[in-house]
Amino acid sequence: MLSYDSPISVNGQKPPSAPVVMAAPRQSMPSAPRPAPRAPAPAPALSNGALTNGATSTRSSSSHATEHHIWLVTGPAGCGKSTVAKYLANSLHLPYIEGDEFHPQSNIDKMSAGIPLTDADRWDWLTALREASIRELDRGNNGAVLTCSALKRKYRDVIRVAPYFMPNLHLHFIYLDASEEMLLQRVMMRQNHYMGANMVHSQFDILEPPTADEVDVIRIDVSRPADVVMAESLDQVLKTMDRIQEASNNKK
Ligand SMILES: Nc1ncnc2c1ncn2[C@@H]1O[C@H](COP(=O)(O)OP(=O)(O)OP(=O)(O)O)[C@@H](O)[C@H]1O
Ligand SMILES: O=C(O)[C@H](O)[C@@H](O)[C@H](O)[C@H](O)CO
Repeated sequence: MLSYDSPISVNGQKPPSAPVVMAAPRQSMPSAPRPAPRAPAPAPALSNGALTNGATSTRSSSSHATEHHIWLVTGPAGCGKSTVAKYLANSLHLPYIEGDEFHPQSNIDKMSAGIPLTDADRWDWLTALREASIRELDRGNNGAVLTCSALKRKYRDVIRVAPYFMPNLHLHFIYLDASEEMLLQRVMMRQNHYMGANMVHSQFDILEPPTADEVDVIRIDVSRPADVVMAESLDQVLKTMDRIQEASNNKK
């Protein structure tokens, strides 16, 4: 039976003990008609492989980026999603989509009142984020960077449908790995945010950290200072892009 609880395969890897069936979203957000696939877009690195922030890529100056990437920065409240995602988007010259801005007011009201969201509260939000990232590609961008808690496997699977819409699109999760105690401290120090420290436990209560078969996940230990976390995230992203581009070039 098709359901949100049926994990989909990730890059050909079957989830353990589950039939590989696609979980079709019940309600999809309306979306604009999609144009034909675009011509290759330029790589984010400068011609000498250097990025404007000083990081370097192994990408050769003669290669062209034919592959597109959506980077979802994930993890529970306060783990550093916005911090990392903004840095990646700036470094890669990609649009930044702040997932929190896509919550309907009813979700914000619930979280502000200290009431955790349910699966039902999140489905439309997840499909809206998926559609928003596809729209950025339709506008001619080479990819997008999004923040999205994506706490459960089935939430990640909703976003995993995105590459089905476009050839040469690769979806990646950057999972920011932190302990509950650490996030409690960070959220307590934060001012003027609807997500109070009283909500951190509920996030860990339902958290399903990515498993080994989720091969589209880059895991980053965020117990280290923010600048180290950002640099490692960018390094992993660049390596992943290079690996995928090289594989694509070799196919031609
Ligand atoms: N590696 C880090 N070390 C210490 N503090 C950090 C680190 N990363 C982010 N922070 C701080 O932790 C707080 C939460 O960060 P941020 O807003 O990026 O997290 P978030 O996951 O986007 O949160 P939310 O999901 O609640 O919007 C901020 O005050 C930020 O400056
Ligand atoms: O799935 C959820 O419960 C929500 O997305 C939350 O994670 C918050 O929106 C976010 O973390 C802001 O603090």
